[in-house]
Amino acid sequence: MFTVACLVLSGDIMNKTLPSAQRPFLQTVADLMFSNPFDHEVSEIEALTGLSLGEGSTEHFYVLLKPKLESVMTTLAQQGVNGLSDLASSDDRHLYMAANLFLIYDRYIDDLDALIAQQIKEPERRLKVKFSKSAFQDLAQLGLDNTQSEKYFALFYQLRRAYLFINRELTGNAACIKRLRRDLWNNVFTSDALLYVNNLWSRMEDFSTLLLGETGTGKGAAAKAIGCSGLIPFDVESQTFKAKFTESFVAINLLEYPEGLLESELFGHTKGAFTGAISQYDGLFKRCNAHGALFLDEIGDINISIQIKLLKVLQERRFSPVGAHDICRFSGRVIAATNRNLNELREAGEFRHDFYYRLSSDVIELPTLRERLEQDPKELGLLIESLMERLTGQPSPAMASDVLEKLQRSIPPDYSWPGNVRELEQAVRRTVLGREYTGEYIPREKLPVWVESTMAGGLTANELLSAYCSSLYRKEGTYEKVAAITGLDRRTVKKHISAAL
Ligand SMILES: Nc1ncnc2c1ncn2[C@@H]1O[C@H](COP(=O)(O)OP(=O)(O)OP(=O)(O)O)[C@@H](O)[C@H]1O
Repeated sequence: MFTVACLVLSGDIMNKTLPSAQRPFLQTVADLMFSNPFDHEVSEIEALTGLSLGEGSTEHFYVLLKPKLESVMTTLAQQGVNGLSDLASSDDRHLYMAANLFLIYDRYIDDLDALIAQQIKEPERRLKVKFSKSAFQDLAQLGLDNTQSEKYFALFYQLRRAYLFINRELTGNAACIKRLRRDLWNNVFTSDALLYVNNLWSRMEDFSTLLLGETGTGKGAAAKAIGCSGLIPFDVESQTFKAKFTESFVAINLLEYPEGLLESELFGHTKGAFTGAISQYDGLFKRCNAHGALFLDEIGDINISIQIKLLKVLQERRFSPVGAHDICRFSGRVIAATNRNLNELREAGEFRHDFYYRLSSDVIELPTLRERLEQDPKELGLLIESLMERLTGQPSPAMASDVLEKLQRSIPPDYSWPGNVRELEQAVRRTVLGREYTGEYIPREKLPVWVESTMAGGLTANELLSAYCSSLYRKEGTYEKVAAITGLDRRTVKKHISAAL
């Protein structure tokens, strides 16, 4: 339950009760206010509330509830209920508070969106939140003290960021992608938002997350959505949030660093710690702020000694820069991702069990594009629309349907999209440039094209390797097998295959 029970102000007269006719609706609002917005279909809300939004509506359910809620609040005010202190029972105060928080949040949604957009435009600027004064007045009028107002104002900002980032970064309508958005929301707020609000919101650091899935399925996008959605406290005096969410997400592709450099990239080093360490260097753990998340991509590719060091940070929250005796604390969250099979790596002794368990407070699997298209064939068109919007900076439905039509003509109907959404992005770009995209799958009759180019001397060595590795990858299905056949190491194989997408 809310902390409203402690809001009883001495000397106040608390003699009112909520009319029983309004209670069921207010209970529904309270339940929805703290539920996962990606968990509800509009039809379900309509059934719960008896309200109607109209067929096919994609509006957020807030829109549906708002007019009725406003009218209920006006009726209550006419009956003398104007704040929490007017109500006698803690149950009534809980319902009244949830309803009002709902309306106050809704009142500032446009301001919050503008603030978020401005921060994205000016990632390094600490922005003054001009509407905070009026929001704090609303919260005080409801009956919240300063500490509680600060808490709920920070929560509003967090709710809105999470909603926008999860919605924007991971578009799609297939059941598996809806489930993904729901899982990501729960990852930020837990499945019990009241528990989160009352107990957990400043203790999420121990909830590390493992994102699994094929290349290009959106693991990086999902990690960014989580990282940008952490709780950031508000400073009333300066009217600013205490950190910028644009600096709350720090990512590293562990494959990009040779072993020797990786440790210092992660933990930093002191001047003179090793030959070439000409000055002190702050590693990523130090640069990631306490309200954010560090994203460790390709976690399945690091050696045991780095696994042990990372395990120590996860367990003890402490680390030392290379060459230093000082102990630094890390207070952010850790998100890790891989497209490798960690169970196989664990069985082979290449990935430590204790590290795996410490990393996986939450494990989220990203669906492949194949799975998405199987579940909902309209998904391709929807994704192309969203990718076109990203490309052009505005909704471009006509261009998107043109691209869809061309792609449907050029790729086989059962094409498996081995590079997932990243490959689709490239396919869209290529089609926009007026070139045909036939997919990574090369039909038999087209096979000689690159073979011919090779014979004619039309390919560079890198292009040849990319084409060869890609064709092996299609046949063998894993980077490891391609590496074994070509004698290249896995990183090089992956680099060549990615270059071909
Ligand atoms: N559901 C989605 N909706 C919109 N864009 C998406 C979606 N999934 C992935 N993308 C886009 O596809 C591209 C590749 O995604 P991302 O880099 O997150 O994949 P990944 O799984 O981390 O790949 P890798 O394992 O190769 O690092 C990004 O530009 C991302 O924004």
